[in-house]
Amino acid sequence: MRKKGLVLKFMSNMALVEDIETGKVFICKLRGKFKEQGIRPIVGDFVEYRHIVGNEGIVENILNRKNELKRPRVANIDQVVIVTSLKRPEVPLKILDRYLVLVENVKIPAVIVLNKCDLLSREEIDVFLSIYSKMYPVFLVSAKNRMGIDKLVEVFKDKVSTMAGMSGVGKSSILNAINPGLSLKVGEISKKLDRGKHTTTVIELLKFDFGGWIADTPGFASLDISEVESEELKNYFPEFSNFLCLYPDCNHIHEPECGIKRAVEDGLIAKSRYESYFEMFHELLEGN
Ligand SMILES: Nc1nc2c(ncn2[C@@H]2O[C@H](COP(=O)(O)OP(=O)(O)OP(=O)(O)O)[C@@H](O)[C@H]2O)c(=O)[nH]1
Ligand SMILES: [Zn+2]
Repeated sequence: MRKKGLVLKFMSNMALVEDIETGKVFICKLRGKFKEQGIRPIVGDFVEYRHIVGNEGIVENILNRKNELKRPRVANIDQVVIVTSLKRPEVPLKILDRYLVLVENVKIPAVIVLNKCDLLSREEIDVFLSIYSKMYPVFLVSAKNRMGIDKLVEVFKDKVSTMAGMSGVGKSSILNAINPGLSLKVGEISKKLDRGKHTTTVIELLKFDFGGWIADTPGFASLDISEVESEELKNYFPEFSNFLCLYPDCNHIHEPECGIKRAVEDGLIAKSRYESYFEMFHELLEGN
């Protein structure tokens, strides 16, 4: 009987597949046809598999992917959780805006987590919220004080997520706060699969105790936007869609009667967001 499973890990023609209904994990070989066709499942793939014996099975079919992230290579992501901080380290808003553009470019929903709120004043938090909370879900968190952690559990529950964010913003601390010992839950089966192999570059979906999965490697580490089309960039700033320009194809740079530039002057679009757009637009033009 064919059953549906989720690929947690893939190595040398073996897939670690979690049964969708029972949560049991199986080591699965691949049908020969995959090799012939040059197809391989990737982490996050939903597959049909057949149980053979014990914890062994065989992958029969790979189901269509709804999306696919390149680095790390993961399929069927429900959301990218971008973690940032305004102190220790002070991550510039334009870095957050780059992450947001990269996530918009792959058409996956973005969630923003502002961590280290214990280091911020109410005013600093309010300024941040005034810029981002209309466009994206923003969660105020302190992994240190466990502030906002219960709400984050709801965000991650039953979804396939990846995290993104600069080094030191507290990604590991957050995962540890929402699910202590998460990274140690790799399990015996996975270890068997790894035996004698170099495992450092292999990514894996980790399962939360409360349900849901997270890629063990953060995405968008390079912050490289060169794959974004310069003409598309403006569509990746959701707040721009509220304003009209004289020219429908306006790039909001030098054109007359630009609704976006007017909105920035009127304080309806955050200056920092427009500056991020302006900078990225020119970066993309120069790259072409
Ligand atoms: N004040 C404060 N410090 C925090 C908080 N969360 C994490 N930290 C500290 O920030 C430092 C970095 O946290 P990590 O969880 O390692 O950050 P990371 O994003 O996983 O970093 P990389 O592994 O380099 O990508 C650690 O010293 C944490 O103790 C917080 O909410 N408040
Ligand atoms: Zn315009």
